[in-house]
Amino acid sequence: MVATTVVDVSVIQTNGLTKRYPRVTALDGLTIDIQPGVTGLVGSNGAGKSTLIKILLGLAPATEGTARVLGLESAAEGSAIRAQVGYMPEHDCLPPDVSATEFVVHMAAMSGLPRTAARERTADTLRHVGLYEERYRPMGGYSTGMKQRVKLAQALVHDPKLVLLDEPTNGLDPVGRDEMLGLIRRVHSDFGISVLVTSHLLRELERTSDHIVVIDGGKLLRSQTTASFVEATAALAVEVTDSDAHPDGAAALRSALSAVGIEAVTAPGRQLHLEITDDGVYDKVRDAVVELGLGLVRMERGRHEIAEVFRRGPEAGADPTAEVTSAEVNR
Ligand SMILES: Nc1ncnc2c1ncn2[C@@H]1O[C@H](COP(=O)(O)OP(=O)(O)OP(=O)(O)O)[C@@H](O)[C@H]1O
Repeated sequence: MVATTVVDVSVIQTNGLTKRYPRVTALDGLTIDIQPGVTGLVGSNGAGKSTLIKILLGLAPATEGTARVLGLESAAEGSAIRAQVGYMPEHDCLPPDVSATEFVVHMAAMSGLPRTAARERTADTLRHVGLYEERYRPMGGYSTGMKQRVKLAQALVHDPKLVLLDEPTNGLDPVGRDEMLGLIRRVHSDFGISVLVTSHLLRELERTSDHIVVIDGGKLLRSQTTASFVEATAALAVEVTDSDAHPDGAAALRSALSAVGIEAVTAPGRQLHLEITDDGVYDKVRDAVVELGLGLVRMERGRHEIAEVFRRGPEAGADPTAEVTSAEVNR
């Protein structure tokens, strides 16, 4: 008889993970399973993202539940996890008086690399993140973008299998954000390193990640591939003219749609927003507009606001894998 071995490819697994501080529950029974690739962890400020990362790294104990990283138990095997995982903290933590090179060499040596290897890896990694001549200058004079690159470099220098990046685009301007998101994508595509990247900005994680995990108040709201997430949060924006018969065209259309089972919400700019449940929605809107004798100014597919994704979480009785049901569109 041939024995079959089931290979567990999860890079991160948590089960009922809970973290209670005296005044707040930062994580509340969180169960997630993250596969190799780039995963975006999205949540508003205080959602529990940083707390999760600290528990995964074995830097903070959970109150209840378990966490495994690369198959290792976070509570008991923190140092073995940190040897294989890179961590980019959210806040500025760089000593101002030393150069990027000195700092990253030091971090590489702390990870156990011999001095020569540490120097070589530092030069390669700083080049990869786009720091050149500046790498010999004290970091106190660096821009936010340069500091974020150094933080990314020190997370990569010991050639980890996984990196945990806590709000890497914080404080960056749009160009800086784009560059950082490109770098993050390449961490996986060029080196095969899995990435867990947090942000409170859903849009940027959608562009970078294969998979999206949404948490709020320490609870899981959604865990989906980015493609299905984008699909599930699609909405339609409709703008119509008024007429003599219908001085408030949007209100008339809203009632007409309600009569055929489509609930729309009024949005700024005399628009209606509604959920795209299936392709038939477009026809129903067009028919209602024609019947009312209104002019159709625009009918445009858009996105739900992240706030709407959050509102449709467990407190709304929704399953984390269920469709978002209300309509609110990012303009
Ligand atoms: N050491 C601590 N002691 C007490 N409360 C804490 C501690 N660390 C975090 N919290 C609280 O736990 C909750 C989750 O915080 P956490 O930093 O994990 O959120 P976050 O999603 O990373 O948000 P942010 O991006 O604002 O840091 C917050 O209400 C925070 O105030």
